Amino acid sequence: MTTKTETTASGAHTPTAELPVTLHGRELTPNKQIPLNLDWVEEIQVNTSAVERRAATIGSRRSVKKEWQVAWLLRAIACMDLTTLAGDDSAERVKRLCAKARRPLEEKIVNALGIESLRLTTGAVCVYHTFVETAVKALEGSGVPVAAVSTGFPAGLAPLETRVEEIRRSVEAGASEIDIVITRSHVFNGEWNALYDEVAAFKEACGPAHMKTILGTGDLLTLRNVARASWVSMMAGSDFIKTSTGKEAVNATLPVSLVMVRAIRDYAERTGMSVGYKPAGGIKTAKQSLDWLSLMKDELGRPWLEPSLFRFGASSMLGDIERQLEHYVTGRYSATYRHPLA
Ligand SMILES: O=C[C@H](O)COP(=O)(O)O
Repeated sequence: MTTKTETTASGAHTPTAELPVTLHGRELTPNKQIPLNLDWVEEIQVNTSAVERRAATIGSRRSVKKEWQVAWLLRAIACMDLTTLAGDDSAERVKRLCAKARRPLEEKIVNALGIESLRLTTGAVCVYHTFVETAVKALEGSGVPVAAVSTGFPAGLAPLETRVEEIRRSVEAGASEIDIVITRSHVFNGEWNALYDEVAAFKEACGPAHMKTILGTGDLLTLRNVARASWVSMMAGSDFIKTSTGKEAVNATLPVSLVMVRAIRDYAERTGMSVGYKPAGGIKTAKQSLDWLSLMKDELGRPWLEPSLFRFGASSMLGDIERQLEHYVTGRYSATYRHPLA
């Protein structure tokens, strides 16, 4: 996964060479599996009230206005896994979503912003396994990858062989990104070896496809569990760690995100390897996207504002971003129904 554009303050994008991934000046390599280090897992502590206090300041620490805000919103689109994961999904809905992923903004907005040459697309389209082939066909030639939620999404409680087989089938059908779900009870029962083995088995089944590991953070009971599950998943070879399926009672939150991105930072410092981050579930507004982008910039730095290391999982946020960008270029807000996604 690479990005080839740079967003400037004016909202224009110019081609760039792929940026090296660095943290505190140290160049990082992409994550690969390492042996499970239980000492690293056991020693993790999280000060919940400190995390909550810090998370509460995220939206207010940085004021992103006017053309800067436009640039950040365009970046949010480029880093978005445009998602449909509903029980009533159909091939027609997936095709409409893919059309939106190819051209996320109305032509008049693109022209008014002067970003025609950018050829902006979303980061990926994310669908159930059943719709991978449909999405691959609909996105042909666009460069937009298809992500499949495999492994018995959202609960992940099917037999292991079934979940591994689902990954293989999704990759065969053309998915180049696989979003897996972990067995949450491995975390709250402290079964770190079992969690590591499960994630490692999924990674092997992914082959060349990038793997995003969904922790189901709303099910994990404590922030310490979130941090420990993040570390085990990274050691087992995850390319990304992701908060939620969108189906838990509590999905992506800023405190959980702070814990996960700090786990990514500490892991990078310890191993020299980079892991991506995907908050997902309940992120619906342009304002929320700015909070998360701000968090990534503050905690991990510029490389984590690229689709290669950062994605939003969102089914409806693009509509609100488009509405805000339309307001920027016309001075007027349009009705929400004018920005359908699929
Ligand atoms: O992974 C993506 C999520 O399922 C999307 O959640 P959402 O429908 O709340 O945006």
